[in-house]
Amino acid sequence: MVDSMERMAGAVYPGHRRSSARGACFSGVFTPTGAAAQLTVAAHLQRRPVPVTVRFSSSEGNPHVPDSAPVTRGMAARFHLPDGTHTDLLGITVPLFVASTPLEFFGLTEALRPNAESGHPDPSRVQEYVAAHPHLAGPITQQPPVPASYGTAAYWAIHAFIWVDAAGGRRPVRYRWQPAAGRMNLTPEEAATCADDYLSGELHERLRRGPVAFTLHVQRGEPGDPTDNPTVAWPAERSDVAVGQLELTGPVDDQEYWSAQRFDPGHLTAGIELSDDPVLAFRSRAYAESYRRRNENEPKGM
Ligand code: HEM
Repeated sequence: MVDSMERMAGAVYPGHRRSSARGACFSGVFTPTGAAAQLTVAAHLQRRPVPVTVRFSSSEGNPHVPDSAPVTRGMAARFHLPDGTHTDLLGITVPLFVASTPLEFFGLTEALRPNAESGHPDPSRVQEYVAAHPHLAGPITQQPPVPASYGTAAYWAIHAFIWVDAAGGRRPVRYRWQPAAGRMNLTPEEAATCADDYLSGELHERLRRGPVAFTLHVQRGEPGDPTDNPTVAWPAERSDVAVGQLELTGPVDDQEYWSAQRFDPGHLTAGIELSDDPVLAFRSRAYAESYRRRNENEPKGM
């Protein structure tokens, strides 16, 4: 899978993540509302604030793709828990994933491999892939916004996770970060005038004026809602609960240390479990392999 992601990026970029290569890290505090305390024993969702480190990124494996490209952005949040452990929550700027199994994702990354002559994916190969997988047409044709700021985008964690309460009760949830500043995007004309790395520069500038906040929402699944398919949304009328507020206050002191870290949707904590989604189960292995490659014998920028 990771070989295929390297092919999709058009090259190996030593020292960089094989997806979401360009990014920057920030720190802040997450304060739970208490609304989740009866639903999960997870430490960061009770009543005590916890420190958080966030890495924002653009999804491409090529770190030189400009921020104005209409690709998804990522928000990888690490909650530092009172017992010294941590748990991660990764989100992107569209609500649905483009594949319902790891094998389907592999097929898509292969179809998106750049053509040796043009340097771009061959549109006919992608069309063939979609024609052979019509159930993926909607997710694949989602248009990711080009946000005005990392702080004006919503980020969906996509998969269902299972919350476990003190009595052992289990319930499926799906997370979404909602920006306190509201969602604001750029038109293609506006994006064309931006610096290649405007997203990181803009957030540094915004943070100099004050904290940048997000509310963490969860959608609660009901019996019959699929928990194993990240390409299918739950009905919009499902209850949506605000479970906490994140306030980012500035960049991390040590960018190099934090960008070398491995954020992983499988880094869970007591009170949160993986659902039966096969894509979610698979991801940790790919992240570990990308981490291994970028940290072993790969000076950055080689
Ligand atoms: C089979 C499906 C997927 C595969 C194989 C995959 C693979 C990867 C890999 C290899 C990385 C780089 C990891 C590293 O070097 O630390 C990565 C990063 C990332 N992925 Fe995925 N991914 C998948 C699905 C998803 C989904 C569904 C989401 C949506 C939440 C997502 C969000 C992210 C984000 C936000 C990052 C950047 C993390 C960071 O900043 O450290 N990925 N992915």
